Amino acid sequence: MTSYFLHKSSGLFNERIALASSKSESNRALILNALTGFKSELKNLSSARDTQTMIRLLQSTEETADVLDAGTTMRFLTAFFTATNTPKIMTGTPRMCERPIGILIDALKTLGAEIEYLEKPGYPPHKIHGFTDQKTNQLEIRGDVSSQYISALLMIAPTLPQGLEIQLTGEIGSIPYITMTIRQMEAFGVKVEADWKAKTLKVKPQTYTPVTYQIESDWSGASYWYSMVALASHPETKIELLGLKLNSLQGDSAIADIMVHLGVKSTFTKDGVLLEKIPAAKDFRWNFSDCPDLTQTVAVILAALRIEGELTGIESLKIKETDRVLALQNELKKIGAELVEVEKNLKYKVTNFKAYTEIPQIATYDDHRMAMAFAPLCQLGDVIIEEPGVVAKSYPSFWDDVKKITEIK
Ligand SMILES: O=C(O)C1=C[C@@H](OP(=O)(O)O)[C@@H](O)[C@H](O)C1
Ligand SMILES: C=C(OP(=O)(O)O)C(=O)O
Repeated sequence: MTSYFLHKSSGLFNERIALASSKSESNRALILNALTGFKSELKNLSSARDTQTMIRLLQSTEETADVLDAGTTMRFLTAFFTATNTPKIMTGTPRMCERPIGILIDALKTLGAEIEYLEKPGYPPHKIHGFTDQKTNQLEIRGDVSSQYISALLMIAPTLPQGLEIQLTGEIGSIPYITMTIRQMEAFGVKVEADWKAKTLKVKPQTYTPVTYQIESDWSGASYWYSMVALASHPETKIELLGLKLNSLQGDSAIADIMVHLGVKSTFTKDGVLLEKIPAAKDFRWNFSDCPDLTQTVAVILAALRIEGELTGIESLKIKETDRVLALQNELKKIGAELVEVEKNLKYKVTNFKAYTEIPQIATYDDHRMAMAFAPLCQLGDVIIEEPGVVAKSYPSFWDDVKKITEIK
């Protein structure tokens, strides 16, 4: 096993960080570009492995597409290869084959596609045989499992001969990711009629227009720098994060609002956003349904600053790169904190703070966000992060950036 030893940071830094660009925006732009016949110009595509995998698989003529551990790549490509009637075997890491895809595949089959599960029904690997005749343009989709199924269907919708009308049912999680999809589709010249009250999404048959499209820096990756500033000991500490916009497509820009309560002020500059320390609140509650990927960052900040916090809207965390609820429960204990389930699946608390003496050695569960969320503990003391290479999924240069503010061995 490899691990990194992060030495305690001095707590005083004034850095400019060029973040990785958003893998969510990149992976949508890549699908939309493919649907323009690869005629668009995409600027600032992410170096994230999830995006590099998408690029590779869109170019590949091989029979099998292995998405590794990239959720969007799996879901978006499954819809894309179906809509373009491209026979493919879709597979991924063992964990990817435990992440459900049945809702998307049922929807594609209802539209008329022929898709076969190769192992366990409802999960990858699966084989897309083809799609010739659209049987219907009406779909009913649950909104409470993953928004990625909905984004995947929306992006192919204008290319379907009859278009598509989606009726969403139940609670809808990760809504900003659906609106990100809609706004990017609009940038490629296509209209979506969204009625959030009626929970309907309607797309008529339309043609995508090739465009020049600029991808923004990654707000999810920005969250770890908010955490570094929040936990830093010196009041003059500052970080400027480059390439972020106030008017972002990314729901994870909510980190700027969240951190007003947890000790960081954001000021937009001509190049990005400047983070500075301010006093933190004594308690905290937040619903993460719109920004599930921020949960780990915030849970670690609460534990590190000993702020009692109530977290809701985190149901989807159990089916991500790992069961993130369980992973947090295990690892927060190493810094004398607990993540307690107070209402089954609905409400959690970061609480029961105790002193700890050992240098925390954090397991990362093949989950980039476990490594990056716990790294800011270097502001409190030494910390060991196991399997640090996991960050490559979304932010390959993360450790190079961390080296600007602390020593890593
Ligand atoms: O569409 C996207 O780009 C994403 C949607 C979210 O997933 P869910 O919709 O499954 O919550 C998020 O967690 C993931 O990192 C990226
Ligand atoms: C959940 C994530 O990604 P995906 O679902 O695309 O694998 C993530 O990046 O935190």
